[in-house]
Amino acid sequence: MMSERTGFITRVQSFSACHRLHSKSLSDEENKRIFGKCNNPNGHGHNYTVEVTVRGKIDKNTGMVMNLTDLKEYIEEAIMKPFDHKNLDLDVPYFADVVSTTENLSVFIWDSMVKLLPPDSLHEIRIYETDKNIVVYRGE
Ligand SMILES: Nc1nc2c(c(=O)[nH]1)N=C([C@H](O)[C@H](O)COP(=O)(O)OP(=O)(O)OP(=O)(O)O)CN2
Ligand SMILES: [Zn+2]
Repeated sequence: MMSERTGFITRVQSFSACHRLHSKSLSDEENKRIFGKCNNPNGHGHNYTVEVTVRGKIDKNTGMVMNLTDLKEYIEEAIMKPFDHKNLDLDVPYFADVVSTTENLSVFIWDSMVKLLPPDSLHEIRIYETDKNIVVYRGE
């Protein structure tokens, strides 16, 4: 009997949000020096694209690692509802004291998704903040 193979599935979801790179633990001068134009009090926006990748056995009966429709619902819950068309720094309590970098966003999304997915199945969160700025987080 052939053992079940292991596969990786990814669901891609885009959302729009604005933010400002600012750290309460730094002075105004340090914030300006470190974050530059991204520290502008007016804030700025991104059309983020998030790729959520799940790893698991390909079920011999369903042929699925998991139903992508379920993954879509989890992403709606963990990403779209809290972030889409929001100000990350003002509308998301987590970012009241955490700088809304894409690295920190990837950690937050990981921690939210891991609660919704089967144990040990979340493989990677990949976020495109711009076409050129990409962050990957794998739970380390
Ligand atoms: N390590 C990180 N560095 C930066 C982040 C981040 O999340 N992690 N974010 C930003 C800003 O949010 C900014 O909006 C993106 O910076 P930038 O590269 O300047 O983007 P632009 O599209 O304006 O410029 P390009 O030259 O076209 O990339 C900054 N740093
Ligand atoms: Zn930005």
